[in-house]
Amino acid sequence: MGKLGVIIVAAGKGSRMGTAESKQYLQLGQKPILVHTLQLFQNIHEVDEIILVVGADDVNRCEAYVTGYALTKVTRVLAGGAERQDSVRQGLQALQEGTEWVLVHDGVRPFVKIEHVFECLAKAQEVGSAVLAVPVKDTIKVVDAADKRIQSTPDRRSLWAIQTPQAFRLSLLQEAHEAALRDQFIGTDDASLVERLGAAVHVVEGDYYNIKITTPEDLPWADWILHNVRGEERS
Ligand SMILES: Nc1ccn([C@@H]2O[C@H](COP(=O)(O)OP(=O)(O)OP(=O)(O)O)[C@@H](O)[C@H]2O)c(=O)n1
Ligand SMILES: C[C@](O)(CO)[C@H](O)COP(=O)(O)O
Repeated sequence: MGKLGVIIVAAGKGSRMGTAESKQYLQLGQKPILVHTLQLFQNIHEVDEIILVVGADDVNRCEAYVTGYALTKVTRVLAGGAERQDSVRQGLQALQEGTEWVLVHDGVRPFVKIEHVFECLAKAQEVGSAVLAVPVKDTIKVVDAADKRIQSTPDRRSLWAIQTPQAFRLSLLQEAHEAALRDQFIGTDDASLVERLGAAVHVVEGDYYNIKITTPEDLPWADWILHNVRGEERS
């Protein structure tokens, strides 16, 4: 099997969190959220390389994390772009020669279960692309943006909340990003770029602990998961 690269995207501003410090740098237990995520993939033997994509002003700080936490698999710390998609594209361009498979993961998802990472990668190696996801628990409705009138109620049985990592054959994801750039298409995840090529993307069921830390309400939940599910000592 060709090399496995991981792109960790952490170049966002965290505006929904509303903190002066971008959310990926907020302390979770003894260290920043982003460091938890980086260490998770550092400790996966099969990972050959990690590309870290951060805000331009945070490159030096994150290079210090790489040294300080001995994140030896992080080969590049790059400045991201205006959109998440731009940041991923920066990461794709940095992957080493011989990389065949790539995982794209949000830097603010520190709790993904290792087994689920492997299951997602295995599915991608079977069908080309795969993403972690969980069945939605709420009823989801399509609502008119102007008057908030409900337009439709999709069958919940077909709805999944999509997570990361998202796993792809590198050549396919590169093709998808090139097409999106050419067409000026912006998607909220990488799978949507691959889907628009007409390529198959499959979900792999993860768990509800793989939260994307986004708003202030997520912080106590993250602290609880850290200390009651992922087993790290309380700070
Ligand atoms: N231009 C961007 C935007 C987002 N991200 C990263 O993509 C992940 C998921 O994005 P999100 O949770 O939306 O983070 P932010 O964009 O920072 O949050 P907000 O939308 O509240 O500003 C995060 O790790 C974020 O840092 C990125 O690398 N580059
Ligand atoms: C990629 C993602 O985490 C899948 O749910 C999500 O689309 C990221 O969205 P965000 O607005 O960039 O957080």
